[in-house]
Amino acid sequence: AQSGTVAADPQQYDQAYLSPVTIGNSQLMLDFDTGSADLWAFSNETPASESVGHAKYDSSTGTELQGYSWSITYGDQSGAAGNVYADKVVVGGVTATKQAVEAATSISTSFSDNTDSDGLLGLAFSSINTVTPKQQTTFFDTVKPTLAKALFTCDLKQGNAGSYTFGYIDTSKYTGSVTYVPVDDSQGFWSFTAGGYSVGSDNATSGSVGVSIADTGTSLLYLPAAVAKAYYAKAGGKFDNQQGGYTLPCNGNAPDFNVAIGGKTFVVPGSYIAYAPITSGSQTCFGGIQANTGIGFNIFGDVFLKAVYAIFDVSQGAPRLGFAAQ
Ligand SMILES: O=C(CNCCc1c[nH]c2ccccc12)Nc1scc(-c2ccccc2)c1C(=O)NCc1ccccc1
Repeated sequence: AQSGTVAADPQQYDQAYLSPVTIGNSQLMLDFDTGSADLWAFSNETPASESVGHAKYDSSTGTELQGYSWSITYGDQSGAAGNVYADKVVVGGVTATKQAVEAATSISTSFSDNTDSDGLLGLAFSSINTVTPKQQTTFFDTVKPTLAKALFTCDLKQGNAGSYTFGYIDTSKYTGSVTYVPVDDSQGFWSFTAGGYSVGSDNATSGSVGVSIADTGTSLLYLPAAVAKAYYAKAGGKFDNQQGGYTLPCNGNAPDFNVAIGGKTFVVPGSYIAYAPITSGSQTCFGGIQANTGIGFNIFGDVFLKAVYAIFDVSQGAPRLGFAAQ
C-alpha cells in the first residue's frame, strides 16, 4: 500500500501554498486545492506569451484523450482551459500511473502573472471535475484504492513550509485529540457545518457560522456578513469600498477569532487576520476574515487551515473531516 508526504511552501503573505509534483518527465510546483477537482498545468500547449516564468508539463510523455477538453472558471473570474492527457503523476512518492492531466491551452492573467505556480492539483470530489465528454478523477481518487488509508491530511503554516500527507495521519503534527465532523459532498466540496463563534477573549460563543467548506485553494476566511461585521467591530476595522473588503490596523492587536466545530473550539490567531498591508509599508492591513456575500456558503480557506491540522477522510465510507489544534 502507498503513503507519502510532500512539502507545502507558502507564497508571499501565504496567498497560496505550492507543492512539487512530477508529471511524466516534468517537475512542476502545483497549488493543492481542496476547493476544486481538476489537475491542470501550464504546458507545451500554452501560448508562450501566457507561460513566461512557468515550468510546463511536456505532454509528449502522455497519451492524449482524443476529443476530451476541460474549462474551469473560479469565483474570482480567473480560469483556464485545454486538452487532456493520461500520464504518470508522482506526489511525495505516491504514484498514479494513469492520471488525467489537463494541459492548458489558455490561462487567465491572474495565473500567468503568478509565476511561482505552474497549475493546480484539485482535491475536491471528482463529481465537479470539468473534463468532457467523460469526467476524470482527482489524483486522490485515482490513488485511493492503493493507499494504506483512504485519506489525506493538510498541515499549512503561517509563513513557513507545511506539508500534505497521503494515506496516513502524522500524529506528531497536532496536539490533543482530533474532532471529526460529517461531510456533505453533494456539491463536490468538503462541506461541513460550523457552530458558534466568539471574538477575542469573549468565551460565550454566539450565533452559528453555518455551512462551510474546507478549501486550501482560497487564501482567506469568508464568513456570514454579520459575523465579519461583529469581528471588525471588536478589531477596530472597517469595510473599505476602495479595497473591496474589510481592512484593520496592522498593529498586532487584532483579536483572535474562535469558532466551534464538532463541539470543539478552534482559535484563529489575530495575527493571521491582519493578513497583509494594503500597500507595502502601509499600517493598514487587508482583513483575513471577509464577508461571504455572493458565495452562498462559508469558505474556510488558508487563514483558518493554517491554524489547525486537517484530515480529509473517506476511509469510513461516508466522507468526514477531522480537525486538531496544531
Ligand atoms: O474555487 C475555489 C478553490 N479554487 C481556487 C483556485 C484559485 C482561483 N484563483 C486563484 C488565485 C491563486 C491561487 C488559486 C486560485 N474555491 C471556491 S468555492 C466558491 C468560490 C467562490 C464562488 C463565488 C464567489 C467567490 C468565491 C471559490 C473561489 O472562487 N475561491 C477562490 C477565490 C475566492 C475569493 C477571492 C479570490 C479567489
